[in-house]
Amino acid sequence: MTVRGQEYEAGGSVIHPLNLHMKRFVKDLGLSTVQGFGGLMGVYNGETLVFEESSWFIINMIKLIWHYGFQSLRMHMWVEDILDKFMRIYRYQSHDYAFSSVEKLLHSLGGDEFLGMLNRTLLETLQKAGFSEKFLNEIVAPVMRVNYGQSMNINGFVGAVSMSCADSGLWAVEGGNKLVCSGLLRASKSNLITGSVMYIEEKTRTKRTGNPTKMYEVVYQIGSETRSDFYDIVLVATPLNRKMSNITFLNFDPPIEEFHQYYQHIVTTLIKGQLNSTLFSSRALDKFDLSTILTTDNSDLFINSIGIVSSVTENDNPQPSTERAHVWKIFSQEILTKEQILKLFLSYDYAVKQPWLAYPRYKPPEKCPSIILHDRLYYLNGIECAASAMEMSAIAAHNAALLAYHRWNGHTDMIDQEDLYEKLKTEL
Ligand SMILES: Cc1cc2nc3c(=O)[nH]c(=O)nc-3n(C[C@H](O)[C@H](O)[C@H](O)COP(=O)(O)OP(=O)(O)OC[C@H]3O[C@@H](n4cnc5c(N)ncnc54)[C@H](O)[C@@H]3O)c2cc1C
Ligand SMILES: CC(C)=CCC/C(C)=C/CC/C(C)=C/CSC[C@H](N)C(=O)O
Repeated sequence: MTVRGQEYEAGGSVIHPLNLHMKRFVKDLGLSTVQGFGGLMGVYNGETLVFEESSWFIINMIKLIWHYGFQSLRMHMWVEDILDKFMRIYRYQSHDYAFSSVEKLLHSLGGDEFLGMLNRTLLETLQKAGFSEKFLNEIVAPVMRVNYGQSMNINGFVGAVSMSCADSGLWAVEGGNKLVCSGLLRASKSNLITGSVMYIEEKTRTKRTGNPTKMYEVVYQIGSETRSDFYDIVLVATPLNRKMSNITFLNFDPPIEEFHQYYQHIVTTLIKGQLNSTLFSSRALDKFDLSTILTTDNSDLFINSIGIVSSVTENDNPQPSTERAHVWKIFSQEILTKEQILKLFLSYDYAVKQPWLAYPRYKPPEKCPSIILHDRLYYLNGIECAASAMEMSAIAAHNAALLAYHRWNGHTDMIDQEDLYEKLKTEL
């Protein structure tokens, strides 16, 4: 989003240090990175700040233990254990193995435990693991609200992905994360047609060899013009949802299933102004040093979170400006009214909004959409039902490319292999 000549990430903004596809893309494309903003975070429950970070590591630890015992350490270990298993995907993909469904992919990483996480809420999963109500309400729920705009009733897997954002070392691409997409497109030497796909139809075409062949006709619109092209293989890389991509599949036998995944409505608002810190704390304005405020589920506030942001070119932490006016990024369920903005800010220069149908509305048990929609027609965004993140889309894309290649060439031994982890361990 460009505001007053400066670009800010209004959508996908942070990347985990163990997101190896994104790391490799940035390295191969020669892009630079910026480190995640390291300001102080507080949690507001509608009345008071129930937790506030300290800039001193040791004080932070003492505060966490004082409030929550060793739960935050246990949470760190829980996420680490899941990430450890999740990382197996890079090994499988580097050996060119592919999966024909999101469930099979997850099962190959974490077995029944991962499938169980997909089918249970985060709340159930963490309650079963013995986390306290206080820790869940004051730490976990606010993290789910800032990241996925939802409660702890999301599935356990996306909950773990979301909790991994509490790890240190989050980063972003200098100049904007979109540089990865434009860079990869350029490097692949693809022919990019900037049209909007309207429908896809299976048709029989006679190729130069004289053989009638089944192909896909992709019909798209560029401005007011409608054009079409024929393809052997088609990969759909956008959520199939009438409100988002509106692609119709014509004359397929059997017909392509309809997807009814709801996407969560979220609004990003960027506001440059002076925060009304008294809304959150009775502390004097010049003593208020939080740069991110998360909210609990019962805070009854009209925002999910608010935090200071830097532009995509600022390589350092935002400088405290003399007039104390920062650019703040707010996530809310609805578009903020002027009254609400004036409640949050003592004064402001501008407020720019970007509404999204952001990520699936998670409602376990999750049945993920198929990856193989038809013979040679693949769907990538079903992976978002497990968890939506840039790296998840990169994993889905790599998997779909491998899957299409192996199915085209009849390499059935490279698809849905059981016990891959053990198999590859002994191969070394
Ligand atoms: C507010 C917000 C914050 C987020 N923060 C993070 C974060 O910090 N870190 C992170 O990893 N992830 C984050 N995400 C999630 C991340 O943005 C998504 O997981 C990721 O963008 C999914 O990528 P994708 O390429 O699969 O789909 P998309 O990014 O949805 O891309 C689909 C593309 O298809 C195009 N398209 C749609 N219909 C058609 C059509 N008919 N014809 C042609 N093209 C079409 C769309 O215009 C779009 O460009 C965030 C998302 C939101 C909304
Ligand atoms: C896929 C794995 C293992 C990790 C990815 C972790 C990650 C970076 C998830 C992103 C979650 C998400 C949708 C965040 C949205 S808000 C991000 C940020 N706090 C902001 O203010 O923009």
